[in-house]
Amino acid sequence: MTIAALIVAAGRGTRANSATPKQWCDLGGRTVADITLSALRDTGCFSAIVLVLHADDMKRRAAFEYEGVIVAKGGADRAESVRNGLAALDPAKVTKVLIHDVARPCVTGQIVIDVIAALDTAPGAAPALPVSDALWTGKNGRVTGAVDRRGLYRAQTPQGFELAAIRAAHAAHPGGAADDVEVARAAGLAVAIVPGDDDNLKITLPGDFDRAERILRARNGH
Ligand SMILES: Nc1ccn([C@@H]2O[C@H](COP(=O)(O)OP(=O)(O)OP(=O)(O)O)[C@@H](O)[C@H]2O)c(=O)n1
Ligand SMILES: C[C@](O)(CO)[C@H](O)COP(=O)(O)O
Repeated sequence: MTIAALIVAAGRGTRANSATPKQWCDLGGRTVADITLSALRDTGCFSAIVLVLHADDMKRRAAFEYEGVIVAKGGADRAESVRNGLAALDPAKVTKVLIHDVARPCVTGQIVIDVIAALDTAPGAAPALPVSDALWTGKNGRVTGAVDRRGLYRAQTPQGFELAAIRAAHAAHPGGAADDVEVARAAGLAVAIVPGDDDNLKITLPGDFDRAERILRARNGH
């Protein structure tokens, strides 16, 4: 069984409101992308790593390829970037793939191990956290209703799949899915839920950089 990691890094990070796309921003002296890549590589779980880059970032590909990373070109949305990354993997060599957001540099080895282990029980597996707050609907600054939180989860990545299954699922999907689990479920694939980690945040908004840096510093004993 050979497992690949696919890191989607072709977004522009518009919500982070940074002149530099968030994956190239600095966290404690390293870029978000380098931290995320190291976090996955250091698990020792992957026989191949694909990094999907925006066309404007292809000037960076040589440095990653020098490190043995396979670089693919991103698409107009996350799903297309995933498809392009999957196409860069050889199904004769890779049986399973974990698809991860470059914007989640605080991912832990334990989550990676848990997702891989859960793939022995289902063709898909992904980390998530149960919703622990009350949920409302709202409009124009007013609460319009309450939503039952029971059975709701906050999805994280890496999301793992049998490679052939997720490739077929993406090929059949009309597009617009929020994540690869949605694509997998649309194709009828069972997806196991593994424990997520509140520290496995997705850097999305400006304040997320400081939080991620605090998490990483605390982990490194600083
Ligand atoms: N066309 C795209 C869009 C997103 N992503 C990746 O998908 C992940 C999750 O997307 P998100 O957090 O929304 O990143 P951005 O699209 O960059 O952020 P924004 O929506 O704020 O522009 C990120 O690692 C991002 O790089 C991608 O590879 N290709
Ligand atoms: C894939 C994901 O991180 C799972 O929570 C999330 O769907 C990405 O959402 P975004 O709007 O593309 O950041």
